[in-house]
Amino acid sequence: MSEEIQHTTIGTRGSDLALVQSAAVERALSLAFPELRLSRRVIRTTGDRRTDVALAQVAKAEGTDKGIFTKELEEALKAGEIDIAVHSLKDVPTVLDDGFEIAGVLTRAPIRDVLVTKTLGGLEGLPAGSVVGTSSVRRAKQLEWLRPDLRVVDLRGNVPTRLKKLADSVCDALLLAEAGLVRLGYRMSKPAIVFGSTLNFTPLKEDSFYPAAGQGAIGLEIRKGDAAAAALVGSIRDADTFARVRAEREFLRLLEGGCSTPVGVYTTYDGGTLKMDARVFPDQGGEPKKGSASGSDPLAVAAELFHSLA
Ligand SMILES: NCc1[nH]cc(CCC(=O)O)c1CC(=O)O
Repeated sequence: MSEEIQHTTIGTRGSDLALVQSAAVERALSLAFPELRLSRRVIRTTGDRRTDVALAQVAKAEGTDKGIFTKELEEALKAGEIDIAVHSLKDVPTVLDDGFEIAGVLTRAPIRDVLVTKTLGGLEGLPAGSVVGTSSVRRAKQLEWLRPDLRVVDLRGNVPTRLKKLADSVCDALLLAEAGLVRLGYRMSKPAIVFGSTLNFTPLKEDSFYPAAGQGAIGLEIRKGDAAAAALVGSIRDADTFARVRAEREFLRLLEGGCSTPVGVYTTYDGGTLKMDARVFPDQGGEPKKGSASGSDPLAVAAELFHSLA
């Protein structure tokens, strides 16, 4: 890097979770580059604004085909108002517009989904007819397949908003990402008292309830060709996480799915071999297609898995 003091602006959404994630990126950059001057710019996205319709309908309601949590951040990147956009990677479309790239990811948090309930006993303990809130088609289809006797309802809002809805008995259970809960300070082993209600967390194993592509990963998007930003991101990038999420996102891209496609996927990586397992749920519900592939090249593993399911 050059001798002169560098200044970089980080762009983030304004939710509690987004701000925690942005702080993690800023901390990693400050440790790697003590001289770096950092600022943060909070940007409101379409997904933050449109809470009136179901998440899966927001893009259509806005006349766009993707990126409801990312579009405004990309506009700010393009305008030079920010240099690095911080995203929950699973909210980032698999195909980016020209001029942008995901240059890196931080070390991944746990990838599991978590059932949050007032009752004890996890998923097995939920009585028939219980109402489970989620806005994810993947979670809905997967749950309906595992527990057809439960009722899935669409529930929007950021993590604290949803926890409050459960506390207020708007539903009997929630499905949320462990990554988000942990980053907001919840511990899976410890019930939390939220608005006067005791909430229990039951992580669902990733080989029985399959996570979203990129779940738990913080993605760092820059302007393609911005060498300064690429150098910053490159120095805090986690290579193992990056290999895994490249495979997961490539698989999703090959399926031509967007953020709402009911696809569950999980990868493991031992530094040499990347293994990916997937379940693709039919839109009409029911039994998923199952597949698995492994190899050393993330994109080739994704292609192999895709072709094995075709
Ligand atoms: N679409 C919302 C969203 N985007 C990222 C996370 C959590 C963090 C992550 O999975 O990386 C969440 C909330 C949730 O799914 O519970």
